[in-house]
Amino acid sequence: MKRYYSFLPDNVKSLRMVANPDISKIRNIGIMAHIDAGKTTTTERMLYYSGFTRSLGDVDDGDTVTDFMVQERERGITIQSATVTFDWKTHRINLIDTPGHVDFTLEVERALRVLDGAVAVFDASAGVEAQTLTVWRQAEKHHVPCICFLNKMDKPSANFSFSIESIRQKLKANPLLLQIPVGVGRNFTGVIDLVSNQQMIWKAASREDDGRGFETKPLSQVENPGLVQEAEEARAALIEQVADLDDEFAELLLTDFSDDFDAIPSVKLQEAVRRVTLAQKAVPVLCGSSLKNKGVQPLLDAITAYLPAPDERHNDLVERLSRLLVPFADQHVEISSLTAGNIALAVGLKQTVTGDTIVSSKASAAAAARRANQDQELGTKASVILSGVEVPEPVFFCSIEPPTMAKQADLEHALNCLQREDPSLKVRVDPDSGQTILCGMGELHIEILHDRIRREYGIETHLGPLQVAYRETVLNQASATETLERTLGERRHVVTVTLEVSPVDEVSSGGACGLTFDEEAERQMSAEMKGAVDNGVQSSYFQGPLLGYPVQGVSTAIQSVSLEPGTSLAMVSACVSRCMLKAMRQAGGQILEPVMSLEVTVWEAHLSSVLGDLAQRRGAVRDIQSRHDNKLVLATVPLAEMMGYSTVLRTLSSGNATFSLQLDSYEAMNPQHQRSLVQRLAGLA
Ligand SMILES: Nc1nc2c(ncn2[C@@H]2O[C@H](COP(=O)(O)OP(=O)(O)OP(=O)(O)O)[C@@H](O)[C@H]2O)c(=O)[nH]1
Repeated sequence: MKRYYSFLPDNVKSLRMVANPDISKIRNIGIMAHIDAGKTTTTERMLYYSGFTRSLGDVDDGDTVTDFMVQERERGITIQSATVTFDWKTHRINLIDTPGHVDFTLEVERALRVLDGAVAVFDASAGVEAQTLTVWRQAEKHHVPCICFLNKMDKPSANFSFSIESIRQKLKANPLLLQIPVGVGRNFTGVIDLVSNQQMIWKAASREDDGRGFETKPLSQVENPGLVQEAEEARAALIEQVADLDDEFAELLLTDFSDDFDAIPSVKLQEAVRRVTLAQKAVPVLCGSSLKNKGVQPLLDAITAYLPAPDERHNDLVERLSRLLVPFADQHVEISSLTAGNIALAVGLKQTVTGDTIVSSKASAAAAARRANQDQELGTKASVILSGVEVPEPVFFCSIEPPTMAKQADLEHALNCLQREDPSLKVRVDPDSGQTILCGMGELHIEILHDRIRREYGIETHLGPLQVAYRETVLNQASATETLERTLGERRHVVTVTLEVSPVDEVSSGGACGLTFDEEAERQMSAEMKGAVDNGVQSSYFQGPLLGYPVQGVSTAIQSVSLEPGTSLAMVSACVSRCMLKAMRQAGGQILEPVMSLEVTVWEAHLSSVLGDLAQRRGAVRDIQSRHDNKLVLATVPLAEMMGYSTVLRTLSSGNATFSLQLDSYEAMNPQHQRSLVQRLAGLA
């Protein structure tokens, strides 16, 4: 058992420790509730535990921070929304205290528009009351994800299950119980957190105890067997409920943790709860007693864990241009406006990436699109969207690591900025290793990026070995059948899938993969079911069976999908993926490698050594042309053989050759090369 203090030293009270927190760490949160539910008291406790205030403000004494208007202090009610900013652990919370009285709903509506998330505070002895319903509907209208806090658990009339039921019945919301209370009324001492499987107890030593310190211990060490059983059942119900709402979580449970759902790591459960909260499929419910200083710190943790950051909510691309400049000779001249046909530089764009078209408003874009359509009908060609730059597929990739984990966020920021400038750079996270992967056009491209990260962002990164982005396909036709059977809670999931994979003609398909449903299957399946099947197929196209590279040139025909009622869609997707893997393995995997078209300009005297070298690189020379005193060699050569080519060519030609390289096609590797590649990547050679 450890005694845990979630409090910072006194001297940090007014210190904004982080001047400019990263947007992912910001929570713009409203607190909404019925009059007297305890909004102000809860806010005051949050400010106190975060270090913002040094003494506990008490609404009954009229000295709270947020109720600042005189009338509010006198009447003990909240009228104008007050905003306070404080830090909780690594997050910045901007808290907007909204009024609870029906007369002030306009104020609430105004506040809700700028909120990214909300905490609804309820009096646990009263459940959902009329006014909360109005505010709740307003929050729904503005798509604000919420957390519920059942306050006043210390009141003898507090009723946890009644309050939960009223959330379900009156708000028509789907409550997710993340905690169960330990004791009620006078005996309410703390909560069991079902996500982390820990008990938190506030042992008030005296009336003055401010609740900063509390004891945490794992559920396995809790001595009350009845409570332990209740918590275990509640956790199992939570896991099941989340699995029903989140396909990713369900898939994880059914595939990796099917023997013991309880073994699912807390972090996975927490991530899934976050996803369903953000998608507004459910609302996390916590409980406590603000007045008695119990349960407020876990509420703060929940705000940071489950409510969205500002950039997770507003998806419209609205950009502010700070300056417009005309490049004039070697100077930049600032201008206030620009007419059609001119070219200027814009300063201050934050989200726009190379290739985007910016419009003045959605309405003007829609109007322009309508006009363009009319023009097209009249036979004139017009388009509102300027064609973006054509981005070639990256052919190389390598892992990139910051010097320390503390620099990871800085590296992510640098990569985000670089990607906006350079659409040919792609950054992804390897799902297996969690490593950040840079995908680029060539060795030099990646080297330059590495150098820019060091010079412009001051981060010394480590690059893994440069690897070629291979693809996979199948050689033959094959069909397979797969059955998945799992029991999750009371529900039995059983699904059987039969499908067939076949290679498609590379030229006619352009390398794309296809999915069709046999007539019978097509007729029997709902749109949702087809979506789930499609998910399963696409995920196996994403990672091929041989080495996990993307699959191309494969078509899949779904022959039948049969399932027992109640089987989740995630289960269908998981079964289809397994069946795909089986079928593709039977069909025989083929690695496709990027083959580049190469042009080398070289002095005639060095031609033979260049050609000799190309032959060793599995190159195929297509033509040799004369250009004045030079020879131009046109060839195709597998990318894998081109590592370090610039250095070699310089040596071979005494610096008198230049070359250019671009992706020509993906071609099947011969069996011998494929075997050695598979062995090398599997670490066997
Ligand atoms: N027993 C108990 N009383 C509480 C608790 N939290 C708040 N109260 C009391 O409930 C009353 C209302 O609390 P406030 O915090 O002012 O409630 P509010 O929701 O901000 O109300 P308005 O400002 O009027 O909208 C006060 O008398 C508080 O002392 C609690 O956890 N337990």
